[in-house]
Amino acid sequence: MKTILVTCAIILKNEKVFAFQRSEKMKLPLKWEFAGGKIEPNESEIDCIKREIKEELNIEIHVTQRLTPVTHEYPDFKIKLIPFIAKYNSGSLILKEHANYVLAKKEELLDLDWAEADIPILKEFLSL
Ligand SMILES: Nc1nc2c([nH]c(=O)n2[C@H]2C[C@H](O)[C@@H](COP(=O)(O)OP(=O)(O)OP(=O)(O)O)O2)c(=O)[nH]1
Repeated sequence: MKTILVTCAIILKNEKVFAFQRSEKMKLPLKWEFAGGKIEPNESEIDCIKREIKEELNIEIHVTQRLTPVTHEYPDFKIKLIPFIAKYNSGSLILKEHANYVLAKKEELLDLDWAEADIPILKEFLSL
């Protein structure tokens, strides 16, 4: 099965963390995730995450750290999810694709129903 390369960002604002709920119409409907998306041909990981965040959320971020990528096989596709920690920089948040979002305390994040591939990423983040 072909592996899709996807970046995602753990975006921090004043010690809190943004999480986003996928819409009913997307794959993995209503699961929670860190916003991001597929890397385009000839695009760097960092360019990808900045572009996706601008497109999906209308905000600019400052990337500070790359965490450990996670390869995960869902029943019908396989992804390599490349996580970054980032700080909210500017812009007002507009949800262009997601159903909902929270700006949560770190310890509240585990209560959400996450996409499976995000679980190891969340655990690494919480252990930092
Ligand atoms: N953006 C993002 N995608 C994630 C995460 N966790 C996870 O399993 N995924 C999956 C869901 C999607 O199938 C794929 C990301 O692609 P995308 O966000 O550009 O995809 P999409 O919903 O437009 O999907 P598609 O219908 O075009 O395939 O990776 C995550 O934290 N962030």
